[in-house]
Amino acid sequence: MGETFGEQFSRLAGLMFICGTIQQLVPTKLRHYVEKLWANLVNYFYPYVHITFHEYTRGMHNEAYSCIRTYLGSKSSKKATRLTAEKSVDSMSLAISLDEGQEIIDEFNGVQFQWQAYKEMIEGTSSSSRSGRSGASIPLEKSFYVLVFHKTYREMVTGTYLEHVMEEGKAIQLSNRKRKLYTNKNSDNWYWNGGKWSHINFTHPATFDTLAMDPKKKQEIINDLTAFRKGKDYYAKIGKAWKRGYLLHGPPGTGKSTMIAAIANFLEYDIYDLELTSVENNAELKQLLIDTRSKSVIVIEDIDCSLDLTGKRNKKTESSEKSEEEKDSNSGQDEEDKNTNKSKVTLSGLLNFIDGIWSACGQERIIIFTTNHVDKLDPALIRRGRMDMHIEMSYCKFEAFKVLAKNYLDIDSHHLFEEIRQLLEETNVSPCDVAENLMPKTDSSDAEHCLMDLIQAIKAAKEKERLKGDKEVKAANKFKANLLKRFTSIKKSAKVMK
Ligand SMILES: Nc1ncnc2c1ncn2[C@@H]1O[C@H](COP(=O)(O)OP(=O)(O)OP(=O)(O)O)[C@@H](O)[C@H]1O
Ligand SMILES: [Mg+2]
Repeated sequence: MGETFGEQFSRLAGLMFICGTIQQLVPTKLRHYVEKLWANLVNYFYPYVHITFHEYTRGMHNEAYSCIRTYLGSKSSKKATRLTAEKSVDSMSLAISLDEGQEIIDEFNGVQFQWQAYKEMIEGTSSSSRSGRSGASIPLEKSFYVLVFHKTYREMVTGTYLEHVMEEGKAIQLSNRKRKLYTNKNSDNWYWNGGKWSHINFTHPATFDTLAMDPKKKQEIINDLTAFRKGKDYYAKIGKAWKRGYLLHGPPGTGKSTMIAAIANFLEYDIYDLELTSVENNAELKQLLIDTRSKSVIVIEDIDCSLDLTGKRNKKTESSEKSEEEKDSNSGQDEEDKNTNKSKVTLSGLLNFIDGIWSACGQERIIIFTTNHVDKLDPALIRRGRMDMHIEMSYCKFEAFKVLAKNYLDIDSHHLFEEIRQLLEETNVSPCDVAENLMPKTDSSDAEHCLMDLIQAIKAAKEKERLKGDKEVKAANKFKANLLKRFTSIKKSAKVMK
């Protein structure tokens, strides 16, 4: 193709123009005959195929058009000489695209494909009644791309090339878009207020680099997420929905919420923060799930506090031989919940949310639960396959401290590090408390000041732990003494009775 292709194309276009002019001068019958002959001639000698992609088809926006536009934009910014640029509210960067009348050659698997951008004005009719000119003729802009290729590559185009263009265009669009943090609305507001979820732009700065935790554990999580992201074909092969569950557990302030932000930033996904307490029943839960998009992280924070799900499944199993899923439709239970005016989402409703048949509608999703009390959760909820990876976020140890020191003070080493290492080995302090102490309190605070503050804070926490321990030992001793006293008195009275 290349120059030869361009020359051939313009020669044929010239010929077509001359023939078109001749055709207008001859009678209709003869013209039809000439047209037919011409079409056959062109088919015989012209070996190229044209495919047109319109911006709108049957009044609807054509998704293929916008994917092609983005794809060609990324190619043409390096090759074409005339481009257009625009910025939408949903996009983080300027969208560059091929300007009208421009063409570029794209190479795929060693084959060249020509793309041309066109715009034309057509006459449309206004349906607006605001101006009182309903039905008036207005000029409309019609944009389209034409793909030109040699007919020998027809199969390649329909088989792999167009798929490649669509996928790459979509991927660029996704990485350029502003990501969103969604929260579920109360169902009373679903239908008059545009959808079931409200959203704001998601701009949390947390990344795995700034997350303080054991480096080995962190790498494991990164590897798991990377495998998941690339796993489309693998999940399809094993017949599993393309989703993965993570359970984050640990004491307050150990970075569970921060980890969620880091995961979403790493995968470039949106976040759906599901507030279970404002979901009225299992049916609503299902509808919320269906209304989420692919490439998203669905989060239920503090799952143990969200609903009374703990142990419910076990209790029910004892009281009846019905399966959990059957009990879900138990109207008696529903009635009871209605009376107590509580959310009727049940454990089985939640299990269906995670791995029921509906959960597979819309792929590439991560589901994350967080809790401070993993031992309180029903084993069914967190078994592998539902929550595939259990991640314990623990108190701050030296490796995690080093990450925080780098983040907050921009230092890799300091003579006080050794003392801090020893103190952290002996005391339980959350990364949140460590981070708080590493923040400079005044303009003149330097690294030394902050580290000294931290040492004082850890020592105070250590003393508190010791006092608490002493108090507990004292209470235990008192309890033991009381028990012994009672036992001796019982023994005495038994002797008297004898
Ligand atoms: N592992 C960590 N790495 C980096 N920063 C952390 C970490 N843990 C806590 N922080 C800091 O402490 C703050 C609180 O952490 P975060 O909200 O993630 O804790 P959490 O485990 O979700 O707590 P809770 O159980 O109370 O919800 C964060 O804003 C962050 O600045
Ligand atoms: Mg949290």
